[in-house]
Amino acid sequence: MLVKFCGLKRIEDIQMCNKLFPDMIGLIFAESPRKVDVELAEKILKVKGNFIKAVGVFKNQSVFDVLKIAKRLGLDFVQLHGEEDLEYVKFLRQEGVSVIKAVEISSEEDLRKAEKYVNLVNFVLLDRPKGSDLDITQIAKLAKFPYIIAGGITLENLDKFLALSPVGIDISSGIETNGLKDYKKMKGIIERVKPLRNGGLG
Ligand SMILES: O=C(O)c1ccccc1NCC(=O)[C@H](O)[C@H](O)COP(=O)(O)O
Repeated sequence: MLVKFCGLKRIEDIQMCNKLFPDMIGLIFAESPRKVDVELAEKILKVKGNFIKAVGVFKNQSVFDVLKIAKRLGLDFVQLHGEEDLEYVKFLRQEGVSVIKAVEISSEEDLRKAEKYVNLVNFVLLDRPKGSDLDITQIAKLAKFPYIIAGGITLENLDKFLALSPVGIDISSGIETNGLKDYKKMKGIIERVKPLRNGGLG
């Protein structure tokens, strides 16, 4: 079980992660209150332990900008949250970039959309539509391919997401208090999934 903490934007967020060993951390380059610029990302990534993989999160941005940022920062993955099509993803893969394709699901039809990326990307991530409080576990459990799950995961509701046996979990708002990453909440998640974690990403 992989653990990804997303939306980190302060040096102290990374220092907390260095103590907790999530498999991946996500820095957001899309429009968001959690957005970081490349200069801040550079500073943040200098502090990150090598055992944690760095993910850059993008949404409908120019593929050339995504590639440039991925190369400059040495990102381990880019995570694409918008309408990036198969050609867009193929281009990045040909350039040697590892890709997580996020697909918002609100119906079974969206699972078919997600499935198209399975053989092309490193991970498919199933998420709930941004701004909704939809419980996507009922739809996700119909998926016949491996996926990372996200979408409002908290320590309180974690069990129903783990019951799906996903490849990983991805959490952002559920590890925040008043909009800032919260060490106690992150630690709670890490301790809860400890028995389910294996070799990680190596
Ligand atoms: O977090 C944002 O504001 C954001 C904006 C644009 C694209 C992606 C964004 N977030 C991605 C994530 O934080 C996670 O991959 C995922 O959606 C889980 O978030 P949460 O439901 O808050 O745990």
